[in-house]
Amino acid sequence: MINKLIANIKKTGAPIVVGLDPMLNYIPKQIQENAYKEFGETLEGAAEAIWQFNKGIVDATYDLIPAVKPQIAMYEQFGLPGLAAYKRTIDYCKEKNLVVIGDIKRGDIGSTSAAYATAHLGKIQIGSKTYAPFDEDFATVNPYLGTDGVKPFVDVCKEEKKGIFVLVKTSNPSSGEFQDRIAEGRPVYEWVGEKVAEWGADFMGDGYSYVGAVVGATYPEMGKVLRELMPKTFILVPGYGAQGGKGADLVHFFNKDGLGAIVNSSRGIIAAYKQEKYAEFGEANYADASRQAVKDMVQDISEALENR
Ligand SMILES: O=C(O)c1cc(=O)[nH]c(=O)n1[C@@H]1O[C@H](COP(=O)(O)O)[C@@H](O)[C@H]1O
Repeated sequence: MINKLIANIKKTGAPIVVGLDPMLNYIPKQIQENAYKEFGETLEGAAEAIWQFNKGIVDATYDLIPAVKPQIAMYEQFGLPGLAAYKRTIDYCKEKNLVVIGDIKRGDIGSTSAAYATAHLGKIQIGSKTYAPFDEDFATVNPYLGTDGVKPFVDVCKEEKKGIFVLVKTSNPSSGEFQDRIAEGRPVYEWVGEKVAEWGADFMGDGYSYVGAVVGATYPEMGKVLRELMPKTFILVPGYGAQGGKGADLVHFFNKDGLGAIVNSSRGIIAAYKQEKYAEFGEANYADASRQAVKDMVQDISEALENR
C-alpha cells in the first residue's frame, strides 16, 4: 500500500490527504432535511446525511487527490449507523482508487491490538469463511503501550501489504506535556521516532517503509529533526489549515525527492464553503468549494517546496 500511496501522489502531484471528518454542523441543511425525511431525526438519518455529504466531497475531489483519512470518532458519535457510514465511505473511496487511511488511533496490550489490527487491516475467519471487516489501507496507531502494542499491527500489515502511521509528535497544543519530556537526554518524541524507523526497517516498499509516522504541521522544527531521524519513514502531517499549519511550515517534512510526507486537512477542505474565502460558492455548492480548497492547498504546498 505504501507503493500505491506513492504512485497516487506522483500521479496527482498532490502530497495531500482529505480528512473526511463530518460533523452535522458542516452538512448543508438540504442534505440533512432529505436524510431526515427518509430516516427521521435519528442516528440513521444523521448517518445518511454524513454519507451523502462525504459522497459529494469525494465525487468533487477524487481526481485531484491520492488519499482520504476518515476519522472514526466522527462516525462513532452516531453509533452503529455511523459506523456503517464509515464503512460505506471506505468502500466508496476505494472504488475511486483512493488510498484510505483509517484514523482510528488504536493501541493496547498485544492480544487486544491484534484484534484491532484484524478489524481494520486484516481478515477474520468465521467457520469456513473469511471476512475483511473494515478493510482500510492504513490505520493510525498509538504507540504508548510500547512494542508489543504495535507489533500486532505490523504483523497484519506484513500479511496484507498494508501500512500504519504511528503517532510520534501530535499537532495539538498539549502534545508537549508528555511527548516533549526529556528522557535520557532526548525528548520522548525522538525515542518514539527512532522506534518507528526500527519497527519499519525490514518492511519497505518504493524506498519507504510501510510503517509511517504522524508528526503535526504545527511543530515544524520538530518535524525537521524527525525527518532526519527517520529518512525512510513516510510522515502523515495533520494540522494544516484549521489548526494553523501553512505550506511554508511543511517543507522540512519532505525529503529531497519531494516525497516522504503527506499533509492532511479535514475542516479546511470539507467545510471550506463556511470560510470567507470560499463564501461565493454557497452552501448548495459545498463540494465545489472543497475542490477549490484542495487546489489551493496543493498550490500552497507546491510553491513552498519549489522555494525551499
Ligand atoms: O492522527 C491524526 O490524523 C492526527 C494526529 C494529530 O497529531 N493531530 C490531528 O489533528 N490528527 C487528526 O487530523 C485531523 C485534523 O483535522 P483538521 O484540524 O480539521 O484539519 C483530525 O482527524 C485529527 O484527529
